[in-house]
Amino acid sequence: MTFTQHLIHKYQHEWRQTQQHPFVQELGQGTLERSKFRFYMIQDYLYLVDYAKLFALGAIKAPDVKTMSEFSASLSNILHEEMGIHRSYAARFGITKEELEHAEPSPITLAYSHYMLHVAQNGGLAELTAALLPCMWSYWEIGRMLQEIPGAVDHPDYGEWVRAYSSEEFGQHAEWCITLMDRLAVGKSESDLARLETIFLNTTRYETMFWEMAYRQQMWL
Ligand SMILES: Cc1ncc(C[n+]2csc(CCO)c2C)c(N)n1
Repeated sequence: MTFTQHLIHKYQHEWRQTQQHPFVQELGQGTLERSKFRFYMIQDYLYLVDYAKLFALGAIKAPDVKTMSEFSASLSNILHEEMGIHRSYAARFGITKEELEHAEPSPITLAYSHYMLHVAQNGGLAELTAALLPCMWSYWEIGRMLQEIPGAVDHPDYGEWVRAYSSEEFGQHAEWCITLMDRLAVGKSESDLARLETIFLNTTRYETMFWEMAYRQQMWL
């Protein structure tokens, strides 16, 4: 069993929660309230700004030029492709540029993105990769799951989102991250692996908390 297979097996309960959350299910069914998706888009944009910095730190920590250029390409992809989805949704949902630029992150958004940045700044490349893996991997799982729901890819509001995260191109990104994690785990001590597991568990939990926060449109209690 590879290290990443071990991770989703060990934390299968938490892993499934990311995919079974009502926000995700209703997004796929096309029944999600627009105001919930609007809230999500704004918070996700703020999250992505910090998330992108993780890839810049990955380029710094990369052990070779090939890995460095992969992190650099991903950084560019997030800034231009992934945030492009947000900008297109912003236009469609009446979110102005000013609203996006001046929006306040919720405590969950702050906690999640700052936790990842903390891990990335204080650990090595394996820790950084463990922190970002649930984000990449769970979205790919969700994209592929929702793609199977009749009408989901053609939904006027949410179809673009489903198409983006179920695409072949995005799948390659997610697989790159999974393979990198497995490669970096080789030869690690038991205690190092245990630390990587904990980081993966924490950011997997944060993924579900992020859906929950958006579902409740919760800035605060
Ligand atoms: C809370 C939250 N978690 C994960 C993603 C997905 N995501 C963000 S950046 C990226 C990599 C793109 O190359 C992916 C898959 C998101 N948007 N928001």
